[in-house]
Amino acid sequence: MRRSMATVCLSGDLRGKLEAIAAAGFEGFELFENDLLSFEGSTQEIRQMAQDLGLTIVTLQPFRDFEGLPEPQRSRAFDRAERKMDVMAELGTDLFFVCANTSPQSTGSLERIAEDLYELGERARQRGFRVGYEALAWSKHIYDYRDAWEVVRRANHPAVGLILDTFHIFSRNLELSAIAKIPKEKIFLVQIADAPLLEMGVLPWSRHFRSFPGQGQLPLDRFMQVLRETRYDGWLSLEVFNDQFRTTPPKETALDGYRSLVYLQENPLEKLPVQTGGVAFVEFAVSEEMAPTLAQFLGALGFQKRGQHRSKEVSLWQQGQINFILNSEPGSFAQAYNQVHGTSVCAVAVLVEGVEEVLQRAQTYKAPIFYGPTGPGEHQIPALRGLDGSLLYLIEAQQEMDSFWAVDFELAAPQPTPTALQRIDHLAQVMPAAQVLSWVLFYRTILGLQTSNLLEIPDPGGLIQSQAAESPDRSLRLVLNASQAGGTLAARFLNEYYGGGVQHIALATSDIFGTLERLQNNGLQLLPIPQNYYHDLEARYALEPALLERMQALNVLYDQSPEGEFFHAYTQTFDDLFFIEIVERRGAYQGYGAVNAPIRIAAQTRLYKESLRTLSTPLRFRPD
Ligand SMILES: O=C(O)c1ccc(O)c(O)c1
Ligand SMILES: [Mg+2]
Repeated sequence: MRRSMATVCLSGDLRGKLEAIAAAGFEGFELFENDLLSFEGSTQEIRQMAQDLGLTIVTLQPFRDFEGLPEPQRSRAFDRAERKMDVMAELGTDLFFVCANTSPQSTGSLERIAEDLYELGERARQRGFRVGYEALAWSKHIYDYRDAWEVVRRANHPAVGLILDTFHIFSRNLELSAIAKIPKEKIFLVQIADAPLLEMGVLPWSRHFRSFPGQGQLPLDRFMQVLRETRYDGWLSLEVFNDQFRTTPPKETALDGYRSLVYLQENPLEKLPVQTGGVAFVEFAVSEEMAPTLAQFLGALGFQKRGQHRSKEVSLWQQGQINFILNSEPGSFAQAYNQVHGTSVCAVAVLVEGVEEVLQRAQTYKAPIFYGPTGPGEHQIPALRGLDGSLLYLIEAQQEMDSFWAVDFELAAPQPTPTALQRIDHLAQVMPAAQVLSWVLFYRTILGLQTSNLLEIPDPGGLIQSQAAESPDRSLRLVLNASQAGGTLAARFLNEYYGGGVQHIALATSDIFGTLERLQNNGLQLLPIPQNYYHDLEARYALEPALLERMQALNVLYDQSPEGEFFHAYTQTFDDLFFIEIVERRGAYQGYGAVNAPIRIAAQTRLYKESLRTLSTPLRFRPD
């Protein structure tokens, strides 16, 4: 099947769209009527542009409100069609795209509609064209592809065929099995769109929220399976109306579209999730001046310096299975990152089974791969470059970590202090709202992560959208946060950080109270939680008074699910850039305490405003 994209998917002007479509690797495009009408040049120029870019004009679309009309509208519709075919001839495209009538004046008589399509087909045939007929989910009568197929079947004309569009099929929850019985030469075009499951009218859902395959929740694999049964081998064309895509550069969106089609066409068996073993390490980009303060912060959190890099200004900090790297090496990627973002996470390393295969997947998906400079004998760790410019290192999962570190680091013997924090529970990433779908595709296609439903979290300055991306065994958990409002904590992070990145790291313990007591004695400052929160908890859950008291004393937040309980607390923000969460999961609780996010965000906002009022340094970590 050849890959195509409708120009409506992209932002910008027609030339920019076509260049982006060609650069991403598509062979054809659907020319959307608006892009033709708003183009300054002639149809001949469009034809030339397509030819120069090596693109086929799959169709000019859509032709609306054509079939089943009474006279005199019927004759006028045929006149309009003739003029449209003149334009098609100039463009050099041969598929006349009719979407089913939405006009209240149209009849639902299949016989009448079939007659109109027959006549149009005959006129098209005389010019060497074909007519494709698409059911729209909101058409007056023909909103089910099976009815559209019935009409095409009755028209019984070689130049009249069917157009299938996955959005219209799934948004109406239609049975797919009838597709398998349609002769492949009667399917003239297949349009592909995914979408999140939303409860709203099909028209606004389609016009604003469609997405590329892998970014939504429609069972497109099932569609592809029945489509394969027909042996259809024509165009597979992305047709996505999405508000976010209208704000992102067309080249990036087109590339995402290309990736999503490759993903869709991949054999489902090859889509088997990558086996991950969680986060191997998190690397901080820190300036030489800030490195001692960050080291103190980590010390207060119970981390020990385990190693010093043999050739670089890089140190290794450990606790339990958690590894943090502090990188202040001059001239390094980390330093460049630090200069833009301040003290920040510049890289995350994940353990995967089969690094080579993941790199191959990355290549298939045209994801940039990065190899940093290394000294003699040091590890060469391949990395993927994330959309925010940070790195995602890939490390083979079956790895003895101490010998792994010993290659690059001078290791000290671990000191026998009680371990407070055991492993990385999850990382929370903030990103511009327009980038969320891109990240979802990145994690789904390359790492095989699964994404959860979108949650909306109230922030004092607006709404934050939050979504989890997890490996099937949950060894790797990420939380993706975005804000469209300018005044939210997430938006402020984007501003101060100059872009997206890891905003917090959640570390797991099996004894949150003992741990927090110990860390507070180390000088760690926790995010203060208001008393009202605990009054409300008391009313909601029948918690032991002693437990509530302890939670309040240590600023611990709480959530409960049928599977278990979640206790969590936050450090104050480091340099106003990121913070650490300390979590204890009891039972099989799988969430992230999202109900408490508004409390946390309000507390952080309060502290931030206080620091502005008192003009105190924004540095929130001050060990005594
Ligand atoms: O939203 C629309 O009008 C529209 C137009 C053409 C299509 O192919 C389609 O699926 C929807
Ligand atoms: Mg369509």
